[in-house]
This record gives sequence, structure tokens and C-alpha cells, in this order.
Amino acid sequence: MKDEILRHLRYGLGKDAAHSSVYDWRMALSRALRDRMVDHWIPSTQEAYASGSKRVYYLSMEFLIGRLVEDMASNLGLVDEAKAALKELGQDYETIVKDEPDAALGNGGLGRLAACFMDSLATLGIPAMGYGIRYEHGLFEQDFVEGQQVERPETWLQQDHIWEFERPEVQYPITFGGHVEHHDGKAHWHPSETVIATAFDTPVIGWEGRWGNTLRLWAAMPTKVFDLASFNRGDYLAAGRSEALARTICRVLYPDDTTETGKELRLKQEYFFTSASIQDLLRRFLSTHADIRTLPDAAAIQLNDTHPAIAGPELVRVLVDKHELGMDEAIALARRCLGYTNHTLLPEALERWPEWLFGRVLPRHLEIIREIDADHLRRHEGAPKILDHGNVNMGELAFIMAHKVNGVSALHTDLVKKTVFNDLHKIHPQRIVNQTNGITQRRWLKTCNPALSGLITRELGNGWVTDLDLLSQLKSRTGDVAFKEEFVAAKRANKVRLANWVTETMGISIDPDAMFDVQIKRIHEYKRQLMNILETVALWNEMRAHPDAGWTPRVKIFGGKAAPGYHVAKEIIHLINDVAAVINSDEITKDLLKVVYPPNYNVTMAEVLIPAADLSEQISTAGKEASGTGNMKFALNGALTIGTLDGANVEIREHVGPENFFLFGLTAEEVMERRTQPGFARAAIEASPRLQRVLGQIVEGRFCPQDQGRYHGLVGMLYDSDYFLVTCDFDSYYDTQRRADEAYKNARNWAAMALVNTASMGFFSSDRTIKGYAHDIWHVGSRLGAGEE
Ligand SMILES: CCc1ccc([C@H](C)CC(=O)N[C@@H]2O[C@H](CO)[C@@H](O)[C@H](O)[C@H]2O)cc1
Repeated sequence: MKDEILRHLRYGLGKDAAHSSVYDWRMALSRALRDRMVDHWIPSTQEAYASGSKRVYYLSMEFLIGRLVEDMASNLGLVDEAKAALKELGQDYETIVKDEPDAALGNGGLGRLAACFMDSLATLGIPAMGYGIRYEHGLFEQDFVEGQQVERPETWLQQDHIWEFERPEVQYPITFGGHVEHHDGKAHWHPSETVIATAFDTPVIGWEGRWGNTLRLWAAMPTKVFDLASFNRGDYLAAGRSEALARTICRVLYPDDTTETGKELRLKQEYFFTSASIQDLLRRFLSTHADIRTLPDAAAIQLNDTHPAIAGPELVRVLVDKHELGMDEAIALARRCLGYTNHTLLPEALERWPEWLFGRVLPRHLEIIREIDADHLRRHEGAPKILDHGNVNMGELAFIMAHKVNGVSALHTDLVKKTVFNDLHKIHPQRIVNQTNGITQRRWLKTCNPALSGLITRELGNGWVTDLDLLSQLKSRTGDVAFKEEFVAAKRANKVRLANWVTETMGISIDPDAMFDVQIKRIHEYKRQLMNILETVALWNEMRAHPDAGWTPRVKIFGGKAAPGYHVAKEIIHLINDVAAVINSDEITKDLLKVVYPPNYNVTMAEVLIPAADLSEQISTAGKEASGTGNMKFALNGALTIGTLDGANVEIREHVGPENFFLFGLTAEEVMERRTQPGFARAAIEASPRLQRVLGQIVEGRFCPQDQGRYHGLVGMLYDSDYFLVTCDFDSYYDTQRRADEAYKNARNWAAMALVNTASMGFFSSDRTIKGYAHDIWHVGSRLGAGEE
């Protein structure tokens, strides 16, 4: 490895060791790892072709990958070798790893799930390809200016993205707009705009390199790079116009993760990558198969939410307009290939495109959607329609065009059947299945928590890395004092690492023996960061009133971005920072309570925060969080959960046992019922002197004396609407936090509960999730011989 690094430094970067920067060393290390990776990648790709085995195509607008050096080195079993080689070269592995920017090609849960799925598909040896967009700018960088979020463009591609291979030979025309003519029984689409989709491939190598798949991200290129005539006329802007227009399509990730934008560019982004992917998988299929009618036996296409739902009409378009199948046959054939995953029940997140806009961008597809609707209505009278009230409902389209639809947790899937797709569920009672989410333990334990994963491997061997159920053997250790001490020591080491980082980057000192109480996720009203900060103020009030009451010292840690246009979420960020400033400078409570909110939460920050957490905040309004995946990461890393019966919290509590979970709050049914009671919020506030006092302090400007009225709106909204029932769950949340305080005082018992959490997470591996999709939806097998998995 040492020689390979030096060779890459010299011939890849043209540098000698003496004059190399951290960037140069990182590039040299990455190139050395990449070489090893390719030696696993190419044989897998060849075998996938040669075997003609069925492939999974995972279409997602987002892949929240994070950093790759450590993950690649770990999956190839080269971490120690890399560390040793760099040490010999006088370099520090940690410093070099830290230099890599995150690939932040996603907003949150949906994007990260796609990344975990890619790791599991490769580790399980299932031939698969991820298809997405190569955004020039990923999710914005967040900073706080006077406590308020400001966004800056993310710039991951400003330096060489070493893990990708450009595929200039893989290009497809993507057309938009124009009109459709019908003659001699055929449709002829005459588009007004064409761009070229070009492929960039990133290898995805599974554990121990036994199989490799590809993540193919599309970039947009103009059909005509440069308009020399305009240039010669001195019209320089016109000269570069087509290129600028084309590049706009993949310029930036839309930063909204719960509200559909309705922007034309977003629709073009969705069609751009979906059409390129469909054209690409059909080319691959037809290169080894003659009869297009056998496509469903060779391709399982999974839609990651409705964002690629245009895949249905696009496949039908190609089958009818290019391969001359009948409309009905084409629709049925496409349906046998397609699966659709729903990730949210929030009405504002369900994509509904105005028909006029849709028809302007995709006139032929609108025609085909009419055919799909008519075909479905012919078979199911009175069925919900895709085209309704002047909108194209992408949820209905995805449902009707898929042979299987799944929710992402047991509760969510149940609610999908009862609410958003109730009518369609009645018509197609077998179509909706559950696939509870999961996480890859390679990144979310093996790589991010070497202290704990090392201890586990010493005790159990490393079988757990590919079979997480093996962790259940640790349940027998809850009484093993020595083992528990090592378990606690690992947690404390991670807390010290975090405390040092917080002091270095924020100048705030935190006590590693305090309870680290962490809420990290996108800022959204349904996730109720607001309730968390209200509870924090209530706790602060009590601590100030009785500083010697034997409090459990706490560090409240927040992390998360708000969509730039989501003003209430931005107000909540402002409030958290205002409260933090006052509490962190309070002499009375300085050793009892601190509030820390590091800016720019991302995958890499999660990998530092989660191993250091004692308490995991999963406090969404019941019925709103489809699953959550952070909840699984925390429990796996030995944190206890305080949470509602929402999403996958329900299943986590079932697996860890009610005694090892701090449950509070209304259930999803009770939430629906409570909302029917007029003035429920005001009543709840009047019933809680503690909450009343906190709201009074906030509305009077206790945390923003220089801008008294700052939170009048926010508090007013709680009194008048409180759609997410912060007021109704506040007291039980507060009391449950106090129960956690008491529990934390008994370190041994807390350690035993934490150990049971870690030991009970086997079910929540994304390997189990992918096996579920493979069995219930995709009907695919592994290329790794039986028993090799
Ligand atoms: C159109 C704008 C938009 C963009 C993204 C989304 C995603 C579906 C939001 C999302 O990330 N949902 C989360 O998906 C996770 C993976 O299944 C779940 O664990 C989370 O509960 C869910 O909120 C909705 C709407």
C-alpha cells in the first residue's frame, strides 16, 4: 500500500512526498484504494452480464452518501494497512480522512436510506444499479448568523471527485416540450428541447469486496456545446446559452424534503434522470435479450417515492412508440417491472403537478397518463384518478403503475392503507406490503464507532458485520459487570471525543459525564424540535429554582437544516440558538445544563454525534414520521430512546422491550381524536402551569430582549392551532424526561438498558430490509453462492 500511495502521489498528482498537501495524500490514498476496488468491481460487473441474472434498478432523486474513503477502506478490509502505510510515510490517517467533503446528494431520510440500500445490495451480492443525478451542488451548507440559518452553495465538485468514473460513451438524448402528432396509428413526439444525459459511475463494493455494484449518476450536457456564430457576433452569452441551460438541469439539489416545489425545473430533473435510466436499462436488456416482453424477468425497477414516478409512462412510451406494443400490453408489462416506496403521509409532500405545466414539459406522457387512467378506470369503476382537478397526482400514478407498493414501517404501512391510498387499497388489497427501513451496520457501527465495534468483535467475532442478529448474544451480558464497564468506557470515549470537538469548534465546554441528549434530523414542525426546546427551558427554570436538587446534568444537542423557504422551521432554529445563548451563559446552571447546536449537520457529523449519545430524541407527533432511521442508528450505538409510538419507534420498542424505552405521548389514533376537539391547544396550555410559564417567558422576549416580539407568532400559533400537538404531549414528555434523569443516575442499570438496545438491533439492518424487498417485490437472488452471504 505504501508504494501504491507513493506511485499515485508521483504519477497521479505529480508530487513528491515532501511537497504534498493533505489533499494530495488523500487523493493518493483514494487512488490506491480505488485500484483495489476496481479489481472487485469489474469481475462482478462481468459476472452480472454473463449470468444474465435479474437486476435491481433503484431510481432515486437522492443518494445521501457522505464520505467514502473510510467506508471503502473498511469494506475492503484495508483500514489497518492504510493506517500503517500512511504512518510510515509520516501521515495521519484521521487527518487525511477528515479532508474529504461529504457527497451530500440528498436532504435526509430518503436519500440516506438509498445509500444504505446500495451498501446492503452489494454486500448481499444482489446485482443492482442505483440511478440518480450528479448534482453540481448538493444540499446547501448551513451557517448561523446571529442564531439564524443562512445557506451557502455546497461545492463538493470543486475538487476532483476521485470515486467516480466518467462514461462519455454512455449518453442518451433527453427531450422536453414541443407537441405530439398522431398519424398512421402512431404517436410522434416533436420535442422543442433536447439535452444529453452522460453517465458518471461510482463503484459500490460490498463487505470484504465479494461483490460490486454501480451507482450511475447522470449529468446534463448540451447537444451543441458552443455557438461559435453568436460568439463571433460578440454575443458571448448566447454562445454559451445552450450549455448553461443544459447544466441548469443538474445544477443543484432541491433542498425541500417535505414540501413539493411545483417548480418546472424540478419536474425536468425528475424526467431527465428517469428517462436516461430507462433508456440505459433497456439498452442493457436488449443487448442480451431479443424479446422485450421478458423484461420483467430481467429488471426490477424500484421508485424511491414519487420523484421518479414518470418512469411508468416513460417505459410505456418506449414500449408503444418504439417497440410498437399495444397500450394495454405495455401498461401491464411496465407494471410487472415497477415497485413504488412511499416515504411520507404529509399532504404537502405528495407531488401533484398542474396538468398545464406537465403537458407543456411532457406532452406525450400526459397522453399516456390519460390512457393509463382510462385503462385502470375500465377495470375498476370509480377508482381514484391520476388526472384530477387539473392536477397530475404522482402518488396515484406510482400506485397504479406498480405491482407492489410499500410503506417503510409497520405503522406507516398501516396508515398508508387507511389514509392516503385507502381507496386504491380497497381495489388492490394485495398490492401494499410493508418493508420496515434499516441501516447499514458497516457505516453506522463498524466505521463510525470503532470503540464499541472493536469490543463487540472481540466478544463475538465479526460475523455481526454481515449478520446483525448475532448481536442478540450480547443480551446475556447485561449482568456481566466487567463487560458492561468496557461497554460504558467505549461510550465515554466517544463522549470525550465529541466534547473536545464541541470545545474546539464552538468554544463551549461540556461535561462528558453529563447525559448527552441528542436530536439530529431535518427541522420540521412534525419532528417537534420546538417541544424539545420548550422542555429545555422548563428544565432550566426548575434547575435555577432548585440548583441543589440533585439534578442529572444534561447536554442538549441539536443538529439539522431547515428548507430555505420554511420560515416556521427557521424560527425554531432561531429560538433554539437564542435559548442556548442565555442558558450557556447562566452561572447558576452552568454545570447542570448546556445547549449545543453545531451548524451544518450532515452524514459526517452524525457519525460523530451518534456514538456519543446517551438519549435519542424521537419525539414526532404520532402518525407523522413514516419510519425514521436515526432512531435505529442511536439504539445500535447504545443510546436509549425517548419517543412516541410513531414510525419505526413502535418496532424498536417491541425489539428492545418497553422497559428499555422511554415512551410518552398520544398515539396516532389519539392524535386524530384530539384534533377534533375545539381549542385543544389552549386547554392543554391552561392545564400546564409549567408550559404556560415557558411560553410566557418566550413571548416576553426572555431569550431575545433586544427583539421582544420575535416569537409572538410562534407562540400564538401554539395557542391557536398547534397542528402537531406540542401542547398536548408537553407534560408527558417533561415527566418522561425526568424519568430518564432518574434512570441515568443508576449507571449500571442504564448500561444494561443501553446494552439491550444495541443487542436488539439485528432486525434493523438494511440487509434484512433488502432481503425483504428481494423476496416480496423484486424476486431476485444473490450472486454469492448460498451460504456465502
Ligand atoms: C417533493 C419534495 C420532497 C422531497 C423528499 C421527500 C422525502 C420523502 C422526505 C423523506 O426523506 N422522508 C423520510 O423518509 C425516510 C426513509 O424512508 C423515513 O425514515 C422518514 O420517516 C421520512 O420522513 C418528500 C418530499
